[in-house]
Amino acid sequence: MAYPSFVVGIAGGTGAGKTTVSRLITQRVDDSVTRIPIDNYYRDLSHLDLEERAEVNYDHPDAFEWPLLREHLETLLSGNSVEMPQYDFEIHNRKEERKTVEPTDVIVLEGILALYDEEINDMLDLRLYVETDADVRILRRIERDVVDRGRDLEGVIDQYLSTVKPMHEQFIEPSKKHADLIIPEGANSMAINLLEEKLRNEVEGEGVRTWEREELERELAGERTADRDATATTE
Ligand SMILES: Nc1ncnc2c1ncn2[C@@H]1O[C@H](COP(=O)(O)OP(=O)(O)O)[C@@H](O)[C@H]1O
Ligand SMILES: O=c1ccn([C@@H]2O[C@H](COP(=O)(O)O)[C@@H](O)[C@H]2O)c(=O)[nH]1
Repeated sequence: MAYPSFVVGIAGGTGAGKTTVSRLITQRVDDSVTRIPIDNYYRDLSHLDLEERAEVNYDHPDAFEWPLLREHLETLLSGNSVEMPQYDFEIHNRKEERKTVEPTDVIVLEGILALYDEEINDMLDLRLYVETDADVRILRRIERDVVDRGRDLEGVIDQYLSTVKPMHEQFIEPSKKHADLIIPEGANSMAINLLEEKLRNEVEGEGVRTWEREELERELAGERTADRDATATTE
């Protein structure tokens, strides 16, 4: 059983390159990294028919099941596996099946609102925001949604103007203030190489989470001060 020692959050607008960045770093560091797409935690909308589901605002925080995501992250951090839901973008709903996810040294949490929820933010050791111009993002999204997600051009444009763009401005872009680092353009090779190095260090390191390390350092600093005080009084 592994206890994850490092959790990375990767947020950014649709089409920014979050999935590409997280896939690349996950593949490079191999079995020691687990990728959790927040899209898998879109609420189960089986009570609605397909037409109704197509009208839902998927860029508002209320579209996600935050308690389940928090619970799963906490479970993984405590060294236990979870049954992660799977999402089907073509039918705007969760799939029937779930996937068993085992805890690994590093966890990468990725999605438009990865830096939105305060409790989730507290569980992250490194917060990244992938920033790409809106015109590039919409062009990428049109291509992806038509090719991979079964949409037509008119539908992608309507959705972008009615919900995707306004929600980006209201919730996603403002979450950038929580980021430790901004990655321009998505898969830029320098950023990927640096992240790979960082994650390798975490995997090969002592496996102590950042906050625990800070606590340890504070304790050690306190002990050193106490030692100095004791030496001074005996002199
Ligand atoms: N730096 C980049 N240059 C060119 N294309 C990129 C870059 N980063 C990502 N892409 C492409 O942009 C599209 C959207 O990327 P994706 O990672 O799915 O975005 P997101 O997960 O943020 O929605 C994909 O087709 C991907 O291959
Ligand atoms: O059923 C759904 C669920 C989500 N979406 C859109 O997906 C993007 C988030 O995915 P990215 O990979 O980050 O682009 C979000 O903007 C939603 O609008 C959807 O269309 N249908």
